[in-house]
Amino acid sequence: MKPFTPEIDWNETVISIRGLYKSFGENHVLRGVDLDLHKGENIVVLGRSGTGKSVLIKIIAGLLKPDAGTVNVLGEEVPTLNSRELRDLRLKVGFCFQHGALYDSMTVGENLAFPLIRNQPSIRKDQRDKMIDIVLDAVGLSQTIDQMPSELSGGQRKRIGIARTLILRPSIMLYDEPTAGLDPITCTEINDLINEVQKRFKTSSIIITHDLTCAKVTGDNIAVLKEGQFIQKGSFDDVFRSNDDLIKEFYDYNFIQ
Ligand SMILES: Nc1ncnc2c1ncn2[C@@H]1O[C@H](COP(=O)(O)OP(=O)(O)OP(=O)(O)O)[C@@H](O)[C@H]1O
Repeated sequence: MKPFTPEIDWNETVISIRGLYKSFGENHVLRGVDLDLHKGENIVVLGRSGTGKSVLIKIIAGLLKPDAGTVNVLGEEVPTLNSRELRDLRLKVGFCFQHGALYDSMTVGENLAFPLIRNQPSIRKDQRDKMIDIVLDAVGLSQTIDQMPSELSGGQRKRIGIARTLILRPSIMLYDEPTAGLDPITCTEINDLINEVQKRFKTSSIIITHDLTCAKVTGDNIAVLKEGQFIQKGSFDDVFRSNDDLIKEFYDYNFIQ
């Protein structure tokens, strides 16, 4: 299990969700979700495919509107924000997409410069270069600055995707399936990086996954989503002491380190 994280401030909530509902037609995906993310905490949202994990983090990032419920992120009620306010909020809430979402026609350095040029155009080039150096060093890939994304391995692309999200210095990171499609050794490296980012950049994170090793290594707390609601919340050991059939099923098809 992940060691105790002393940096978490249990008195400060950076995301607070109450009574969240979201349906697509007759598909009732989220049916009364409550969640608190504390400052400095990593919460892993576990759930089988199609249970609504991505829908949840898209609602948090303001990419989807909920049908009912409150979604408070860094003091802002997300569903009520206009597009300019949402843009401002998204600078503080970094979304790490499953496939890194890099631009294939740009070098790694250009990919990292892009969000800065678009969102903070007043930053001088030398400052920008320094910021790029810092995030590349943080993900351990300084040597790739002039490479094209096509020259990188799957794990390296994920790392650069994380660096690109980090470059705007968000206080919250949303990781969408960070270890999907990677071999076990690369998964371990990404899990370690998520914990390193938490410490070094003092981020609070929601990590959605169905990878139990990722949950065990990166989650200060775990929340298990089933049929639109959290059926278990707590430390990895607390959650997996449960007799719930779904929890047992997870054990059956996951490799635990
Ligand atoms: N924009 C949309 N329009 C219609 N249905 C959607 C939309 N987005 C998601 N859904 C549906 O919501 C349900 C939950 O999808 P979601 O992507 O959140 O699942 P998930 O738990 O992240 O699964 P996976 O682990 O496979 O990524 C699915 O049935 C999906 O088809």
